[in-house]
Amino acid sequence: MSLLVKICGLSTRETLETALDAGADMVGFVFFPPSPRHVSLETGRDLGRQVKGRALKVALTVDADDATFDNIVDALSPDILQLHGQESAARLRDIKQKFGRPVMKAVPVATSADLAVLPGYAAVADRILFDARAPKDATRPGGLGAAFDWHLLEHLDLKLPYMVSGGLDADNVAEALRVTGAGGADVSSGVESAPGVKDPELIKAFIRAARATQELSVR
Ligand SMILES: O=C(O)c1ccccc1N[C@@H]1O[C@H](COP(=O)(O)O)[C@@H](O)[C@H]1O
Repeated sequence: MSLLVKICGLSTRETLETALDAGADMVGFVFFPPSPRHVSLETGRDLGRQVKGRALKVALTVDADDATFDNIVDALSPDILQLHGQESAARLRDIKQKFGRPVMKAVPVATSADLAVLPGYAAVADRILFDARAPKDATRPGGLGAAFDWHLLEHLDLKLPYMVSGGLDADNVAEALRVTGAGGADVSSGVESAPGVKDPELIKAFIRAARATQELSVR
């Protein structure tokens, strides 16, 4: 399967267009008010319309309730729900059943003990997204530009597609993909000039760098 590149935290028409033009497979929209990338339902609806099937639309939420999902599904019509909070496997099952969308569960990683949750999620999630565990006092559980030790995933045996994220940028994405064996890479801070401000040149450079790893592996 070909490598998936996700650009997350898009909030303007211009930077969304850059990501789509540059060939992003997934574009992510953050529905989490404490985040500098949070988009309103109205903006999500507008950006969602702009995608027009050129990439998969991902709605990022953190421990959202059913009413919030109802509103997001109505506004964005996401292809994937990214669950970036402490949602249990039972809650994943419930969300899938109620909203009929594939779910990508973010798993925070700091030590090998963090991987113990995988068997529970593997039975219900459609995809896993490994991200750096946020510090206890962080205002959000991700999007902090921090990486984790990718070697923790080196011998992973997961019968589910997975992506890597956390502190990625154009300079380190190739190494992150090589070490983790992930089928995709997800970035937010690494393509920004300031928190929440996406930089078109950094978006293009990230997608180019990730795609270059794909060319290497088919040779
Ligand atoms: O981007 C955010 O603000 C955010 C808020 C809450 C949960 C997750 C968030 N972002 C996701 O975190 C990872 C890593 O981001 P970064 O590249 O290190 O900035 C990525 O999946 C973002 O989509």
